[in-house]
Amino acid sequence: MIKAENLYFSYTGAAPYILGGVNLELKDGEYVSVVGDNGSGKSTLIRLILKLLKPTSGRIETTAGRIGYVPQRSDAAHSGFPITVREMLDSYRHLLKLKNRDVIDDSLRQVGLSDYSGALMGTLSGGQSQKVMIARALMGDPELLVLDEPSTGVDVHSQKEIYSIIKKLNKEKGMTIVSVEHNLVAAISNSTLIYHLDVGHGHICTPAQFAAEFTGIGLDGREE
Ligand SMILES: Nc1ncnc2c1ncn2[C@@H]1O[C@H](COP(=O)(O)OP(=O)(O)OP(=O)(O)O)[C@@H](O)[C@H]1O
Repeated sequence: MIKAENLYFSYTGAAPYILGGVNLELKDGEYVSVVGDNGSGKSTLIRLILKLLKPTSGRIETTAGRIGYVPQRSDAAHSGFPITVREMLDSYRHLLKLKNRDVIDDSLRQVGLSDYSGALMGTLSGGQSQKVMIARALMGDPELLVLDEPSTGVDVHSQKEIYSIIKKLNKEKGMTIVSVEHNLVAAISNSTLIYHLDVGHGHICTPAQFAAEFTGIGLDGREE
């Protein structure tokens, strides 16, 4: 469960607040897309969930003990640095203090990249490198997987594969997913719930409710 109570946050510690009184309760097992305009505080909210930031006031808590994080994709990350997929994942395995080397092959299998462990990170396509970042996040066997714009910089075919991987983790493993989304079609078609951030507050809605809100066409098909 993720629970926020009267959560306020600003990077300066004073008004104006980016998040101004967020109340939120998310049950385990949901796939929640966090949507909102540029600068509305989506990435800030997930950094608070990950405890990379502290609330200015109020509370945010998660009951998940193991959390995986897939940050926003950056082309610069591995371009000039000759490291293979396996070496990159192995260094992360050391960081997590995981003794079992099988976690590397297991996680690559889950994202469909078993044949790429010897490939140099810099030679991968946007979609492949995003899948490797998902594999990396899976190595710690997370109960909660947090992703920041998983389809940005990824071609349409790989986007479909990435959403299918995320949905499978959610449905088959019961993994809770919180994903910042710019891709509203992906949010509507893949997630079980949508958290819509708007001027410091947000509200939870179903994908159907969000689609109706977003298009101005009601669930009964009538324009509102
Ligand atoms: N480290 C930081 N220090 C100061 N201000 C920041 C920092 N990170 C973000 N901000 C500001 O906080 C506000 C919210 O940023 P945030 O990245 O959370 O929004 P977002 O909804 O994820 O935006 P986008 O859709 O553009 O990625 C923006 O005005 C941004 O400039």
